[in-house]
Amino acid sequence: MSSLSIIAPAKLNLFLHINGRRPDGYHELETLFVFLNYGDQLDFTLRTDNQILIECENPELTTQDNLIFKAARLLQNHANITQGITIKLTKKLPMGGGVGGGSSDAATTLLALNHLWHCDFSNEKLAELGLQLGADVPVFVKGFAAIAHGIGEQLEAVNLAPSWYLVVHPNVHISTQAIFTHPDLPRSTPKINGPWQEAKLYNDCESLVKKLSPEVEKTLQWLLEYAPSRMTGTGACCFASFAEEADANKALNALPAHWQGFVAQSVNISPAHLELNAKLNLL
Ligand SMILES: C[C@@](CO)(OP(=O)(O)O)[C@H](O)COP(=O)(O)OP(=O)(O)OC[C@H]1O[C@@H](n2ccc(N)nc2=O)[C@H](O)[C@@H]1O
Ligand SMILES: Nc1ncnc2c1ncn2[C@@H]1O[C@H](COP(=O)(O)OP(=O)(O)O)[C@@H](O)[C@H]1O
Repeated sequence: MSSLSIIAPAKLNLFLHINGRRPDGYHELETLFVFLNYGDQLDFTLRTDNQILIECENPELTTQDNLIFKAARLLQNHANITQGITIKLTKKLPMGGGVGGGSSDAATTLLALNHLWHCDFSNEKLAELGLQLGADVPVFVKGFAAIAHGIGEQLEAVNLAPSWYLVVHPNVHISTQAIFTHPDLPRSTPKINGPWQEAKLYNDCESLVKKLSPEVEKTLQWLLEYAPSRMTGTGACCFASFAEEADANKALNALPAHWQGFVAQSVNISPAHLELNAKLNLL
């Protein structure tokens, strides 16, 4: 196999509780991750030299700062690989929007290159490597919907009924770091005691982000007219959940022109894993 095309799906944090702060500044979380069947597209083609090249319409994403580059370099060094790779990125996910695009791109890169370069590392090992790139990378590498503990890397699988989501990106950028270092962020939500389905669920970042960004507040107010809604991660994207695809699309069609949105279904298994397995079984 010399080439492979794999999706890098979005995630939503259906709830996000912050339980504390570690001495290194990272936060102890409890969060429910679910994948969406919508994401970036990554096309991998093996090279005979050892270069790692990224092609993308957005020149900002072709540099060595891209998590895709960092993931490829990390694996190449870790497994002493002499081959290189050209990766074409078709960016569909809003950047810095709380849907995990960068982390998902990095995870899909680790999963695809593990096969193309014949590294044969377990997903456990890839997740361990991925954690060096970001707290959100392991869940995409493991590829199952989960409640995460710790800083987001300890995963407890869950099985959720599928739902349709309208995800809206208000045209504002919220920096994850700015939220996690803000003095007004609530950091002492108690750990859930008992079944999570019976707990009061929310996103601890939401009220702070709404205060800092009135556009996020307006987005949530608008979505709440249609369905139960919440912010994902540290924002700025917000989502509304629907039982029927048609209702989600109806709301999407009414979306004010200054916001962007997409409709997607939630899935318990990452579409990246489903695609990879389907392609490998074909060979
Ligand atoms: C908040 C979450 C929830 O899923 O998502 P996003 O809103 O970014 O998508 C994640 O935990 C983000 O994961 P990720 O974006 O990979 O985080 P990193 O690159 O490791 O860290 C970005 C910044 O957030 C802080 N951070 C991250 C995770 C965490 N548990 N505690 C933190 O304090 C880090 O200190 C860093 O300043
Ligand atoms: N492949 C990538 N896709 C998107 N952003 C990336 C990527 N690689 C690095 N980044 C950087 O990471 C930041 C956060 O990206 P992203 O994962 O989209 O946000 P979030 O975790 O909030 O969903 C971006 O603002 C960008 O500077």
